[in-house]
Parts: sequence; structure tokens; C-alpha cells
Amino acid sequence: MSYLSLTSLTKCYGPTTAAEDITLEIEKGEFVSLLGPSGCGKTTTLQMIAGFVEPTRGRILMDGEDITHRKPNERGIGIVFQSYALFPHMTVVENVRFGLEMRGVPTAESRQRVGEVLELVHLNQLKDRYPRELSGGQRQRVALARALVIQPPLLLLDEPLSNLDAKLREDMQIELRNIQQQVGTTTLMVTHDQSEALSLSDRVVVMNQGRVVQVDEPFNAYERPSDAFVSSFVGKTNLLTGLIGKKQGDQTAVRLGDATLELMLDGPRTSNQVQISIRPEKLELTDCASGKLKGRVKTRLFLGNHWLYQVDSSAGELFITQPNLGKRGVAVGDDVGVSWSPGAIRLLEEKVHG
Ligand SMILES: Nc1ncnc2c1ncn2[C@@H]1O[C@H](COP(=O)(O)OP(=O)(O)OP(=O)(O)O)[C@@H](O)[C@H]1O
Repeated sequence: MSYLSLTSLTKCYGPTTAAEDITLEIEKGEFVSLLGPSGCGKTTTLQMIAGFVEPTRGRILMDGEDITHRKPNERGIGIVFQSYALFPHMTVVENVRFGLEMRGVPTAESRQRVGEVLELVHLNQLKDRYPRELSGGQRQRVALARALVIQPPLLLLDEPLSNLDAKLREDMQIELRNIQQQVGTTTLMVTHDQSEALSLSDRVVVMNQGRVVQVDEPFNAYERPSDAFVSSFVGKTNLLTGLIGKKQGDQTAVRLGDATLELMLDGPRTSNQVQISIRPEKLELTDCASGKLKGRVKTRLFLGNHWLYQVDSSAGELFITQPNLGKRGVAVGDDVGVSWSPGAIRLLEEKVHG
């Protein structure tokens, strides 16, 4: 049996359905992220699990026990909020110790556990400082230590890294993943940052408009998105429209700008159009003669480790990334060809083979 089990969890605020029919199984020790745009119901779902929001319908089981209507403090869940919510008048060590004092943990044990967790988050040197004397990343680690010290069976993280600058955020992502793996706490994180969800999680739960649209390992969510929404929310993509032509054997000709693709379409189609997703890094710039599509470079941005091109092509506007191999490559206004390998094409909603 899974460790955390959500069944048809729903929250309505009057006419607004904030979260609808959320059904999800999380295994012990797993790191799962709820990923979706602002307002899609991530926080509401987390708050129902934490016990701060009463579900309209549905059930929450933790380790086989029904906790749907239990008070937050009776669930024993560790929570780290976006705002950290540290006590400003307490030092680092006092902030971390507080939860153990509330639970009546004996002094000697409390001292040992606080020492261990401060070491885990590399804060031993700063243990006598006040929150105002710490950087954002250090405060974030205090909040994490404070949640971990109670040895929660479940850790809920609500946008825990969103207040940090890009570099610190990346460092903290690596640290958070290491700590979670070391401690093995079952963790559910809310984020709207797709790269954060992909890099940290064992599985991502992609949400849109209150509903779960895909639950998958990060690699699958990126490589095999279930629909156009997931395709463009999890990573960047080019969404193009192909026109279905003649079928010959297993293959169907699909017209994409001035290119013709031979694709295997599953089942009958209701329209003569197919939606195609191609990731920018899976497109290749070539010379005009050898490309599958013809186009002209409209914009070129240098992003350090890669170039980002915007190309007007016969199939529409394309975003293309190319690794920076130390050469300047093509320039704005150049006529180019655009190519790809067959595996780069993803037909949305209906499956493609080959
Ligand atoms: N207390 C409330 N009363 C009425 N509507 C609410 C309440 N809380 C949330 N909502 C609505 O429910 C929907 C989902 O909100 P929620 O905070 O869960 O989204 P979210 O995905 O966490 O968004 P964000 O990333 O912006 O925090 C939104 O449309 C929001 O306006």
C-alpha cells in the first residue's frame, strides 16, 4: 500500500473549484512535486493534506490511517512555507529546537537531534545567529531543519525556494535533493517552476485548472507529455499544426509547411489536422538545401552555453536552441534549413510510433 493516498480530493469555494477530484498515490520515501501554473490548485491540495483546508469531498490516507478530518497538529506533518515563518526573536538553534520542546522531547535527546539536523543543513557554525543575520538561503535551511528535526513521516514544501536568486536556488535544489535522499522523508513539494520539479522529483504531478493532467517520472513528462498543455508547461516547445494527407500502408503523409512527414497515426481521426510538438533543442539548423523546412533567422540570442534562434519557417515560427560550440553560427536574416530526427516529433493527444 502506498504511504500517502489521496482519493477524489476536491475543494470548492462557492462557485470556484480550487482542486477537483485529485487522486494520487505516493510511496514511502518518494519525492513528488505538484507542478502547474498560478491558480491551478497546488497550494489548496497541499493545505488539505496539511489539514489547514477542509476538503469538500474525498479522502486522505497516511500510512493506512484516514486523516481527512484530523487537526493539523495531530497529523505530525513537517511543513516548509515559501515565507519560512521563522521566529525573529529566536536564534537558529532556538528556532530548530522549538518543535521538539512543544512535543516534550527530553533535553538531552533534543540537543542531539538539533545538533544532527544543523549538521545536515550545514548550519552548525551559524547556530547562535538570529534570522535577520542570515542570508535567504541560510534562512531557508533553518526552515528546512526546523521541519526535519521533528522527524516527520511526511514533509510538505510550498514553493520553498521561490524567494532565492537563481544561483542560490540551484545550489539549494541540489542540497534539498541530497538531504531528502539522506533522510528518506516522503516529500511533496508545490512549485510552478518546471526545472525545479524536474530536477528534484521522483515523479511530477502536472496540474491545470484544479485537475491532475499527468503523473509521471520527470523524463517521461518531458519526453512524452500527454497533451499540448503539459508539452508547453513542462519545458519549452514548438506547437505546430500538420495536415493529414494520404495513407500508404502503416504510414500517413502529414504536411508540415513545405515538408512532408511519414507518420504512423493511431486510430481514426476526427479532423484532417494533427498537433505536433517539437522541442527547440531537437531542431537543427542546416543550410537551405539540406533542411526539411526552409526558414529565415528572425532573432538570435546568445545564452552562454547555447544559442536561441527564432526562425520564420514555412511551418510557422520556430524556436531552436543550438549548443554553443565556440563558433558564431548563422546570423539574423540568414536563410536556413531546419531539420530533425524522426524521434523528435511528438504527436499530441494521439500516439505516434517511429
Ligand atoms: N480561500 C479561498 N477562497 C476562494 N477562492 C480561493 C481560496 N483559496 C484559493 N482560491 C482559488 O482557488 C484556486 C486555486 O488556488 P491555489 O492557491 O490552490 O492555486 P496555486 O496553484 O497554489 O496558485 P499559486 O501558484 O498562485 O499559489 C484559485 O483560483 C484561487 O483563486
